[in-house]
Amino acid sequence: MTGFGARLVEAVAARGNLCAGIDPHPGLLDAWGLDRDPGGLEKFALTAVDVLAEEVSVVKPQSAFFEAYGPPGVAVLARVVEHARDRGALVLLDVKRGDIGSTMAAYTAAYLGDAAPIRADAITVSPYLGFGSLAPALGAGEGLFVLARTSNPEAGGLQNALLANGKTVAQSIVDEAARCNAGAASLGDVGVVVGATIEPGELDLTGLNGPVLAPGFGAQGATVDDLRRLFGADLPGVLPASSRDVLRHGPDPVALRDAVRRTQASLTG
Ligand SMILES: O=c1ccn([C@@H]2O[C@H](COP(=O)(O)O)[C@@H](O)[C@H]2O)c(=O)[nH]1
Repeated sequence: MTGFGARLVEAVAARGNLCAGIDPHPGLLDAWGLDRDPGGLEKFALTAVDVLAEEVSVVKPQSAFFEAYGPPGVAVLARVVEHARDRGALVLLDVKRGDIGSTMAAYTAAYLGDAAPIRADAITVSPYLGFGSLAPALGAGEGLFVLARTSNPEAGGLQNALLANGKTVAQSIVDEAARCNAGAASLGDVGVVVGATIEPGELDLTGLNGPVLAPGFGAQGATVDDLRRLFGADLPGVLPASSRDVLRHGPDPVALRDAVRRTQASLTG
């Protein structure tokens, strides 16, 4: 099977680089006139995915908002992931998993590969048990987005801390990801998460040869200009991610479609 990086390059060429988040915040369910229960969750998420998964290259369901409803919520998540893939989008499941090697193998079996019960194309992972603990998920052609420099204001103290080798924690994660992607023909399978809200110059991404998920665009305040300042004019390999700023235009599918198209256009304009 073609690796995730190559599939992503193809998808972005066809549909652009916006990553649309499916984040069923309780407040958004209220705004859409839906109940805060598994039925409301399902209506919200399937309406969103029906529209967004036909427009963008990557959709990113936020697992936490589904897990919050217990097993019925996880069942909805499984349907959302399948539905999105059927509509031609790649699914990046935002689950931020990471554990000792043997447990990481179980997370990999849960979400990646054809036998996975919730089969995503890529997942977000946390490297804070050591980058090497992610080994069970590496090398199988599946997509991983490793948290490097996240968009939240609390992150800088830890992620910009200097290691004994003089690099920041975040830079060393980027460099480990780059090692995994070395020699990949188009784009490697191992991406990093770098918030669109961080300061330009904090990280050197030039050797990554992999995708960059850039959340923080939209509701968290980062703009297209911020994205360009951080990642360069053409945003090569960068997936700006927006959830609330698009979803607030629902539940009308036409308004939702217009909003996602406007956001896509803003990235190329
Ligand atoms: O550094 C990170 C990593 C992940 N996220 C996730 O992205 C979305 C952002 O939602 P918005 O509504 O566009 O703010 C959410 O699921 C986060 O968990 C992030 O924001 N920052």
